Amino acid sequence: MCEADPFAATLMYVEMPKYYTWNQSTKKFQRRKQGTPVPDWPQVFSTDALGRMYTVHPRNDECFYLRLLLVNVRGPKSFAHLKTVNGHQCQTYREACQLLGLLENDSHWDLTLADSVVSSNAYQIRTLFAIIITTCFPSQPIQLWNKYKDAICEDILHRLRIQTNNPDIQITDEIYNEGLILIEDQCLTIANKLLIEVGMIAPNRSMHDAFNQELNRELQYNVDTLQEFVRNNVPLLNEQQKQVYETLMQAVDNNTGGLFFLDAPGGTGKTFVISLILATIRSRCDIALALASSGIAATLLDGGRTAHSALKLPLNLNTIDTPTCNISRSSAMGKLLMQCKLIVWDECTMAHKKSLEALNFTLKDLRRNNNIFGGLMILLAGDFRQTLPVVPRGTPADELNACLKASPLWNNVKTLSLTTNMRVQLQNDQSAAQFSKQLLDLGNGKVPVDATSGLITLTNDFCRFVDTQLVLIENVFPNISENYKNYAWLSQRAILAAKNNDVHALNFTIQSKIAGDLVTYKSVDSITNPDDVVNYPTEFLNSLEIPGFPPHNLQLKVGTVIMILRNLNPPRLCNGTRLSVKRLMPNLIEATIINGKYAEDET
Ligand SMILES: Nc1ncnc2c1ncn2[C@@H]1O[C@H](COP(=O)(O)OP(=O)(O)OP(=O)(O)O)[C@@H](O)[C@H]1O
Repeated sequence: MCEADPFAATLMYVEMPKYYTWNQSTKKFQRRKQGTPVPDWPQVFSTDALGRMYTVHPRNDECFYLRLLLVNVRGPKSFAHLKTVNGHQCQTYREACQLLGLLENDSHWDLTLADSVVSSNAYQIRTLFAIIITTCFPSQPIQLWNKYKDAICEDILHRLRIQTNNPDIQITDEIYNEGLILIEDQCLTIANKLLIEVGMIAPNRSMHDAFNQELNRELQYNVDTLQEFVRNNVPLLNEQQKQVYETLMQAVDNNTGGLFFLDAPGGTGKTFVISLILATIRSRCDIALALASSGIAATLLDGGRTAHSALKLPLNLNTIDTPTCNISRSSAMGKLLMQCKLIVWDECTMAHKKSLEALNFTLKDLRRNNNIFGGLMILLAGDFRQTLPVVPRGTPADELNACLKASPLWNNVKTLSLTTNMRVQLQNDQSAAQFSKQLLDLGNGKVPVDATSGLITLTNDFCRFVDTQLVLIENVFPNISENYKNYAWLSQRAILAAKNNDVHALNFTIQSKIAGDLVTYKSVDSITNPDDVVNYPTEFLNSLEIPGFPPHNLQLKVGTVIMILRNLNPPRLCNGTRLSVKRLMPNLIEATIINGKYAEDET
């Protein structure tokens, strides 16, 4: 069929019934004579008929892989054609699936590392290796290490050659060991796991050293740089900020502990003041822990980490009555919390009240002190007008109940406020001032709600309304075909949409304005229980658009803006980090970070 009919050659097997009917007597497909005309294809009509293929159990292996090829390869002309990948005719359908990257196995990770060896430096390869072994679960990580350890340790060898002024030094077991230690440190940061826990060989280091990483990390700041930062920025504080800074620093100096809340709507300099407080404490060689409820908020603070991973909070906070943090007195985090002078928790308004209660219990226990938070000073920051904690399948009442204000701890809070919008003041922009006020009114519930519909009406001057997506794109991304190379320009604009369909349409249109070829990346979706495979065929899994997952068919160009969807390597690569694609390889995407503290870093 695909040989004879050029339109059929553009289709996949399952799409055939949409455009063709099966003629029983001639035993051939023939084009539909009615339906919606297909643009650019005269005499071709489409209907909404659905194609269904028999499911096959993977134990029936070649049949299973043939079916997998039929739902992925367009216009196959013969069985031999289905088995041919990049000009190479495979012996089996399984091999063809393998070469097309449709099966999940270690070869993905092998090829990914092989791509990175060609294009990346040793630090980047090491980070990639740490991410692969902690988040992708390859079955033979040691084999991968043995294959790529020379590339992973290349910078260590280079450093030794320079230090000793001896270009003839060859790679040794000590160098590999140092490489393993560096990878282990990254695994501890990413997933709090030792190498031995992810199926790798353990480096030769004392456990004390491995576990003290967390403590060392909080003490490694450059005191001179921090002192200079404080000297330069304290004079910039406005009156309100100065008062907040002084009150908080006095509380730190008095060492009396307490719970403070910095109530600051967006743009009032909350991050600015917090960074200054953190720097002041750290410049005295004391410990100040910077936490945030989301990875992306953590990237804005120096040394910022997500509260969940740093405090080892349980995942099911909702269902536990009195949760505690999984931190013992002898652990590095335990020691850190005992020595710490201040914990800052940004975007705390998104946190579940029980996470703060868990911290309270844990600190009392660790510090052997029955005062609130074990006598440690806690600074919460955020804005209750923004997103509250998300309670899966919960009602608005559940959300309010999960909110920090519903916790008995809130009775002890001392509130400090910032109200001057510094973005507006610094730019002296009247329209920005008006917009900021309108946003505050909205957040404070001052915009009237229509009693019948329960909706609010935005005033015509709330912002500029446009009629179509195209006009919106033109306004937000003018001349994108040229401007996409300017990272600072890109970092300041984004279009948000509530539905995936709109997001896909917007991405498609914006991407089509950038010159260059599209490269397709397909996900490998499989069922963990093989007995369920017939109930959940691969193409069904591929069709699912699950929140927080990339689409099955990801199409990218060099210059496209992408966003990381999980905390891969915090604080550099978090859920929400935006990057611009720099290079597209078959198994690896090289990109440059465009926002946050690590902007312009390549990854
Ligand atoms: N006193 C100041 N002097 C100079 N610049 C300031 C001052 N306070 C804040 N800024 C600048 O104003 C901008 C907004 O401040 P910042 O990001 O700290 O606000 P924020 O309250 O954290 O906002 P958001 O919640 O939206 O992140 C930043 O660019 C910051 O550097």
